[in-house]
Amino acid sequence: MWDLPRFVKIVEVGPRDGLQNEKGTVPTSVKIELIHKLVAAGLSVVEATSFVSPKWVPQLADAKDVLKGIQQLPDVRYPVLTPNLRGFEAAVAAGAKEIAVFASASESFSKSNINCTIEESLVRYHDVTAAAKKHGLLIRGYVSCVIGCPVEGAIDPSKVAYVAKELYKMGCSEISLGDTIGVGTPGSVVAMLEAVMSFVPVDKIAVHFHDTYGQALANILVSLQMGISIVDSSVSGLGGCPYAKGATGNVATEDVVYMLHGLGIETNVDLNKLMEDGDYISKHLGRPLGSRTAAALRKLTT
Ligand SMILES: CC(C)(COP(=O)([O-])OP(=O)([O-])OC[C@H]1O[C@@H](n2cnc3c(N)ncnc32)[C@H](O)[C@@H]1OP(=O)([O-])[O-])[C@@H](O)C(=O)NCCC(=O)NCCSC(=O)C[C@@](C)(O)CC(=O)[O-]
Repeated sequence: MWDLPRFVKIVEVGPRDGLQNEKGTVPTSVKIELIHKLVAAGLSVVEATSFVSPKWVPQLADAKDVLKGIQQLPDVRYPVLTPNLRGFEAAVAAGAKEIAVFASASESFSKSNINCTIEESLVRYHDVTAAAKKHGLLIRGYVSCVIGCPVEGAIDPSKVAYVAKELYKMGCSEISLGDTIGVGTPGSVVAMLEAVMSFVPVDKIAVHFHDTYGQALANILVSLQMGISIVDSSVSGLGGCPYAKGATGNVATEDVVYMLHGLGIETNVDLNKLMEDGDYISKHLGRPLGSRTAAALRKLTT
């Protein structure tokens, strides 16, 4: 049929991207249990939390306790977001072995999300990534607003390619391209990926789709067709960015796994266990399942 990868690495971002936007307090113990359960379902990369300012993201103010509280397995990665050296140092002190820096392809979003211009953020990340390399830590890089920005509208692919290239040059081993507000369609995603792939090897690129317009799975499929084999997603479709009004959660991990397994692509993820994780966090948050796959399969079994 198509030339698709045989294995896709899923980067589970629910405990960070998913929970950062929650209004009510999610107990630290629930976050820790969720991370353990996601790993038990077979996920080998689980983004654990963010060492950001608690004034900006109060929900993740317990970052240190979450990271110290989880039992880190040797073959599992637990990246944490670090916006500056202060966050980096706190993350290292709490036991981080992988950090993530996050820049934007949109000036307006950069300002509203991390309170600086794109260039200022790159200077800042230069210091953070240099410190990370000194400590022998893995580094993930994010580019946000790769298709559109809530303020500026459509974003030119060349801007995304520029930021991705800079992060790659700094030593990021994976560059995650975030459609923060979920406006992408397969055509705009292909154009953006083509631009980035001129500077970053395809096996270092991850895609990160929010499902605001119901386009995420179609966007993932065209990304796979272009050779991408790393996909970010969030259990039960948790999430939304506090600085991107109206954006919904990430594509649900259960839906991604269902599609990949249907295509004969391996993930090492146990869909049944993953659905139990979705039940667990959805019950805690008091909301219905955010995965279409989990909702459909649950109906068949009840
Ligand atoms: C970058 C800053 C800190 C700049 O924030 P600022 O206000 O410009 O910086 P500041 O240096 O003036 O610090 C403000 C206060 O925060 C403290 N502070 C400063 N740094 C830290 C730190 N690391 N940890 C803890 N505290 C910190 C600092 O000490 C000070 O406290 P005060 O003196 O007022 O009491 C802020 O804008 C921030 O934390 N932003 C993070 C926003 C965020 O996490 N957004 C969501 C993640 S990005 C995302 O979701 C997109 C992504 C990745 O998922 C991909 C996609 O979907 O596209």
